[in-house]
Amino acid sequence: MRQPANASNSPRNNKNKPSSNLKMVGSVRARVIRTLLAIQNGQSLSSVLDPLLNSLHEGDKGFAHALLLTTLRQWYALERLLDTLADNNIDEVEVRTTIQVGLTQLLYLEVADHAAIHETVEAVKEIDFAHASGLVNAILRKVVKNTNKFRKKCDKNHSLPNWLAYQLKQDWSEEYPALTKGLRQPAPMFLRVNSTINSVDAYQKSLVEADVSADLVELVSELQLPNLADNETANIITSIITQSLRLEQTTAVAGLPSFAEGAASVQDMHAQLAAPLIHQALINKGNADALKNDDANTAELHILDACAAPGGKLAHWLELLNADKQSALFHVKQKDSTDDKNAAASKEIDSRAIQLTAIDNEAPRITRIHENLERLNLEKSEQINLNIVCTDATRWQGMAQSKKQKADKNAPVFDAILLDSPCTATGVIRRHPDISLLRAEEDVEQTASLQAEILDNLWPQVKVGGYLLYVTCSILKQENVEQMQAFLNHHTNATAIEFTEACSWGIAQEVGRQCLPIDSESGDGFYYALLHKQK
Ligand SMILES: C[S@@+](CC[C@H](N)C(=O)[O-])C[C@H]1O[C@@H](n2cnc3c(N)ncnc32)[C@H](O)[C@@H]1O
Repeated sequence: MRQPANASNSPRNNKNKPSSNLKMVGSVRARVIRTLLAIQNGQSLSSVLDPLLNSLHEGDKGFAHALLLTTLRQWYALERLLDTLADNNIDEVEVRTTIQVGLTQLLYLEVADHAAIHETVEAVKEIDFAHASGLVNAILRKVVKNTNKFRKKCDKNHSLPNWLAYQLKQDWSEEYPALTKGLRQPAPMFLRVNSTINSVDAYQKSLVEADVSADLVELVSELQLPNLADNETANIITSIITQSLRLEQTTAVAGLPSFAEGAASVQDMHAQLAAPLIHQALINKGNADALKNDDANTAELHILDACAAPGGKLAHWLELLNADKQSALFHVKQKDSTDDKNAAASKEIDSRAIQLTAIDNEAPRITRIHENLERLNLEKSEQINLNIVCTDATRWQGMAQSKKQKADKNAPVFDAILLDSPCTATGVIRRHPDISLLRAEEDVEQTASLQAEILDNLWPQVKVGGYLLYVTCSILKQENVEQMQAFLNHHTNATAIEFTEACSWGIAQEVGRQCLPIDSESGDGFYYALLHKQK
């Protein structure tokens, strides 16, 4: 006999895995059920969504999308409800999945009761489980007798696997109720305007002309960066304003003005913090180098985007670098021997090239970096030499470029590293609700070990005075603040840059800041920590 899916475990662990051959035939509901079975069998939503939608008529796509995504968002709450509705255990995953799809229509989508019941009963026959049609019919009829009561019952439950709910309660006891509620809601859609093509204002106007409503969202980051002078203990406070556009309604990118020409990208508002933070740190280092001018390496800046695919943050960083060619970051200053050591007496002589390397270990995702950069017209630039490499960040060593560095093979190479680390992605469950089904408890430990390995390999490659921005889209402390605390304990040449209280995003942690996807208008659950390398 098959085992029922157990709400305390990931379906990935079920001995009874549903059949995986994804047949896109039959009614919309039958196709959605098959897609959900494929996800329970280990396939990601992003790999099955397009095949589902592409198999449907235009008029059915919206309903199929809503039915699939809503069922996934309410998955565990629906499972728990189902267990209270049936007189006996329902063992067959196919039948459970069908009933969950029926419950979604009755409780969360505005589908007429008779249509929801009739079509769902037909669907269970289509997937060759006709023997369960009476059971599906009986359970759904029971629910329509008091839809409000069952919706409330379902809403009362969190919709997460028990291991994840437990961990979130440990990590975020105060925020826990709002967090579990927030994680089962859809996320808003945000745009990043390509600053090399147009201003945010200009693009917002073109959105209005295209009948797309969007609000400007401004995020303030304030950092205490080390002073440019030799006295590393003094700090300067730097504010950075990040601007993004939040669309009133999720819109297909084909409906956005000049999207194909690279005028904007879809990127969560908290994901848009990464590039400005590392860019600002790089400007700080660039300025410090220009003032000191005692290092042959200052003729070029070497920067790394580690774990870069599909290139969202890389593209943003390139946009900032391209828009900022006038900054001190791009200039080398020469000491005039007749002057004293006063840095202000340095005179600008040369433009500084940027060597930007981007690495990722998944070749198909690297292809997506190229596609994204091509659309945004960012693959080639006069002063930025971009090198994209498919490699493993736990082992890869950046190549020394200058003679001085080549002489010393162990010399660190990078002025700044953006490490958008692989993580459990628990902070983006609203956009990828399949994560709740696909992740298992043991993944957290494994992911944290991988993160530590990548950090240990990359940190020695940061130059003294350089920076590493550590980013995850996880909301688990083990991958974030605890990872950073362990890192700082083991690396005495690392200090964490302080984010001041003026930051308008996230929650201050002992190290770094954590965004939580609580507010329905807000961005995803990203974590940020900026590390500075000392002698
Ligand atoms: C959070 S995603 C990066 C998202 C990307 N920075 C962006 O903004 O579009 C993490 C990436 O890490 C990559 N990755 C995972 N393990 C890796 C490893 N050992 N070496 C290099 N890349 C790795 C994955 O392929 C994935 O593309």
